Amino acid sequence: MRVRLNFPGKEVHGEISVTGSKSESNRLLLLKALLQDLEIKNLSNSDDTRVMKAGIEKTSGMVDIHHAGTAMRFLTAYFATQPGCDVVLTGSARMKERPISILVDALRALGAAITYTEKDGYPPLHIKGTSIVKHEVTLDADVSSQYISALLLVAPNLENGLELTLDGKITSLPYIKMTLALLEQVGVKTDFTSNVITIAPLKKNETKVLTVESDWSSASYFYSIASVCEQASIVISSYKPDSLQGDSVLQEIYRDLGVGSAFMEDRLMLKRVAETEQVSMMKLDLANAPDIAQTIAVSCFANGVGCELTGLHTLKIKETDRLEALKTELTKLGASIEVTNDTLYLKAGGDIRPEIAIDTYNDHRMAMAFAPLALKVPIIINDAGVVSKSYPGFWDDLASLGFEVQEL
Ligand SMILES: O=C(O)C1=C[C@@H](OP(=O)(O)O)[C@@H](O)[C@H](O)C1
Ligand SMILES: C=C(OP(=O)(O)O)C(=O)O
Repeated sequence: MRVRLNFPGKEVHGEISVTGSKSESNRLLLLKALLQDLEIKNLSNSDDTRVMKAGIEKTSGMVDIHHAGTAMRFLTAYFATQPGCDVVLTGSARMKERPISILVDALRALGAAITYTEKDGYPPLHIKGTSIVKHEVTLDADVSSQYISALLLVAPNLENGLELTLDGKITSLPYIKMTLALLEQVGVKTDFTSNVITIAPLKKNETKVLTVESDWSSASYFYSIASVCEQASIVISSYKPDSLQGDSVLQEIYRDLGVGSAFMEDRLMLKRVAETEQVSMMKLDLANAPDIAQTIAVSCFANGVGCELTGLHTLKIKETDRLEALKTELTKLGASIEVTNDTLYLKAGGDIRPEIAIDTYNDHRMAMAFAPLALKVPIIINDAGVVSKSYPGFWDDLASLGFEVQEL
């Protein structure tokens, strides 16, 4: 699907109900499989959660999780620690390029039986589930927090729990904290002191009902829209001020681009008025919130604001090399942009070329991050269906805000 986006009006007003966080959903699905008595409300309707749900029900044969990083990492740990499971866990062509040896090495050190069926260090994996009795392991923490969350999530089910030592600078830390918070919510004892995380085994748990908060990474596109439009009021739900999601830092970040946030119970009002000042340069370290880097870079470009984004080293191993993809597509639109392995620098100002076709590289966030530019110029998004990885209803929601979304 290829779409042309245009915005005929001058103001954006509307109300959107955003699907559940895919990060919280995929963690809770794993905990439900391990601990049984768990009812999950507001589960994400994303492809990534769909494949996680289908995958976790399997005990043998091929399990294909397509593009879902969390499902790949979480299910690796799950199958490896379930005696009797014998599966080949695979994914999309891109998933076969996303490294997994840090997690596999840690699981093997604990006694797991995992082999690579194609290239060493990358999916697919042949996993034979075993009972794990060892409980101490060390792993590198600077490549992906998902390896750590995967181990933490299965830890209460291990004979002796887990003591995990994290080596190096911890990346995407809020996602580790989210994992620990959800473990605590289902009754697991956890401790995170200095660089050591300890998880106690859980033998018995009570029935719990947990409600997934809506996805903050998805909220970023509405923050971006509000920042680009000089008169905007967009209400998004269901959110809470004490979020487990690190991307809730959007509330602070977008204040500098003129967007105010106010809670009305579980609804969040994003407001922008023309008189609100915007900074001329955004300097941000996004090591704790990598998924909103694309949104912020495009917001800055659309607003003529410069930016210097650091802490982006994980972007190269996500759905695509997001730094190269941003550079290529923003350059097509007329931006002056430089990237390194972990930084992005965008020069302030400049015109935006109309009717440019944006390539999305199988990356949902490329499609959604560029969409707000339609408030400035008509824009074409190639392979627009990619949004279903995290936000299947995105184009319908955009249309409900007054965007013309025309299928070409
Ligand atoms: O644990 C999670 O739910 C996630 C962790 C982050 O990945 P990294 O830890 O690989 O940066 C994030 O980018 C991803 O979208 C979701
Ligand atoms: C990086 C992402 O997902 P994952 O790593 O889980 O595929 C994302 O949703 O931006």
